Amino acid sequence: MSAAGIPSSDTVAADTAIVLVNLGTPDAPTPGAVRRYLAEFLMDRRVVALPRWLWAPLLFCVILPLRSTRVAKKYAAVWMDGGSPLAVHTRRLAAAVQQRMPQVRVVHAMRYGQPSVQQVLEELRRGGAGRVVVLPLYPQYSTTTTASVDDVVRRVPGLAPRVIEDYHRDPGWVRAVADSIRAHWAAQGRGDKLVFSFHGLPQRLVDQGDPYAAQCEASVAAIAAELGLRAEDFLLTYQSRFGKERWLEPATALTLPVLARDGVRTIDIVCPGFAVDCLETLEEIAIENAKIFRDAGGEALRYIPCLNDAPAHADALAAIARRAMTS
Ligand SMILES: C=CC1=C(C)c2cc3[nH]c(cc4nc(cc5[nH]c(cc1n2)c(C)c5CCC(=O)O)C(CCC(=O)O)=C4C)c(C)c3C=C
Ligand SMILES: [Fe+2]
Ligand SMILES: [Fe+2]
Repeated sequence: MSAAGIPSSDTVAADTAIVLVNLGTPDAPTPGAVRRYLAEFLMDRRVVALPRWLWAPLLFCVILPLRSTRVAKKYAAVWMDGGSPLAVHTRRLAAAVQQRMPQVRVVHAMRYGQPSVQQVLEELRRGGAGRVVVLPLYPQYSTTTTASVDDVVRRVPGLAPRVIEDYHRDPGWVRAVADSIRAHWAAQGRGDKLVFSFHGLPQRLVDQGDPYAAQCEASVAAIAAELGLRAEDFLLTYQSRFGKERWLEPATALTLPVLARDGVRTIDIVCPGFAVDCLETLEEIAIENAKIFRDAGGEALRYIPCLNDAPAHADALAAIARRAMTS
C-alpha cells in the first residue's frame, strides 16, 4: 500500500484482468455500418423499453432507413485515420492504463459492436484470468449504460467479474477534469460562461429512480468546487435528445441561443459524462452546437476535449481499478 492508501502495483495478482468497456461505435462511416450499430444499440431493452411488437417495426422500417444515412454523414465529418473517434480514443486509453499497470492485462471492449464484451470476457476466461474487473467508461451510473454492461457481463459463464458502478465523484477523476479546464483557460483565455453538457436521458427513467441526473449534478458540484467557481460562472445542460419523449432539461442546444441573446459572448463547453471524444462531442457539440451559438449572435463556443488518453485520466482510472481489485 502507498501512504495514500492506494494499493501499489506489487499487491495486485498476476492473473488479474481489467476490461474498460465503452458504448461502441460503427466500424465505418457508411449507412450500412451505422444501421448495424444502431440496430443492436436501439434494440437493447435498457435503452428503449417499448414492447418489441411496437418498437421493432418502427425501428427497422422507419427510424433506421432515415437515420442511418443522415448519421453516417455526421460520423464521416469526425472520422479519424484509425477509425471512429470513440474506438480510437478507447484503444489509446486502454494502452495508457496498461502502461500504468504492467502486471495485469488491460483490455477494452464495446457494449455494442466489436470487440464485444462477451467475446473479450470469454477470451480472458480461456486465457486463465482468475480475477476480472470491468470498468464501464461511464463516470455517472445509468440503467441505460452501466446496467446494460452489467447485463451482458452476467451472461458469460465461469467468470464473476467485479463491475465498477460509477466514479462520478472520484477525486482523481474530478481533478483530471478540472485540470483539463484550467489547461484550456491557460491556452485560450477564460470564456464568459462554462457549460457542462452531459448526454441526456428520458425524464421518465429519472422519475423511476435512475440516479444519473443526481450523479451528473454531484460531478459538476465537485468539479466547480475544485475550480473555485461561483454559481453564476457555470451551468449544467443535457444534450443528444432522441425521440419525442421529454428528456432531462435544460437542453444544451436550446440553452446556447438563450445565453447568446442574453449577451454571453464566449462559452467554454466541457462534456464530463463522456470518457473519450465521440460523435456526440466532436460533431454535436464542437460543430453543430458551436454553429447554433454563433447563429444566435454568440461569438465563440470553445469545446474542451474529453480526457481521452491524458496521463491524469489514465492515472485516475488505474487507481480506481486497483482499488476494485483489492477491495
Ligand atoms: C433512447 C436513446 C438513447 C439513450 C437513452 C442514450 C443514453 C446514453 N448514451 C450515452 C453515450 C453515448 N451515446 C452515443 C450515441 C447515441 N446515443 C443514442 C441514443 C441514446 N443514448 C443514439 C441513437 C446514438 C447514435 C448517434 C445518433 O444516431 O444520434 C455515443 C457516441 C457513439 C459514437 O459512436 O461516437 C455515446 C458515447 C450515455 C452516456 C447515455 C446515458 C447516460
Ligand atoms: Fe447515447
Ligand atoms: Fe447526437
